[in-house]
Amino acid sequence: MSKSTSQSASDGSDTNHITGETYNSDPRKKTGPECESMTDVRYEIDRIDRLLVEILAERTTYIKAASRIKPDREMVRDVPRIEDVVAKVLAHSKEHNLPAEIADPVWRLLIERSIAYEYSSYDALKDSDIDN
Ligand SMILES: C=C(O[C@@H]1C=C(C(=O)O)C=C[C@H]1O)C(=O)O
Repeated sequence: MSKSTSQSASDGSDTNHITGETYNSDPRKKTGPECESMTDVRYEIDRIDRLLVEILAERTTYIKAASRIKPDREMVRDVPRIEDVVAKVLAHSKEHNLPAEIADPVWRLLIERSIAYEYSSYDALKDSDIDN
């Protein structure tokens, strides 16, 4: 069990006290079982999607950092690390009742798109290093 790094502020935002990153969230009106209409459901899904965008944007800043830090282009795709990430995500998903049939393909696609972004970012950085 890991210690939470989030604190809820009175404005409804969650601030990570280590990174200072703030995710803005509208208040949750209803849990899944409390929803009675598709308006209820879609309000919550749209709210969650905005949070996911903010979290994925932060994740992607670390992909960019990896492209700056890795010394060789061959290191961009790291297969053992990919399997480590997926195994950790699946274990966490189980604890939170996120079905593996969602988590496994979503993370594998996320990682593949992250690797493609890391290659472009790596190439752009190395190109900008070349003295012409
Ligand atoms: C960020 C990294 O680069 C790649 C991206 C990964 C990811 O999106 O989680 C995992 C493995 C790497 O191939 C890394 O090596 O950790």
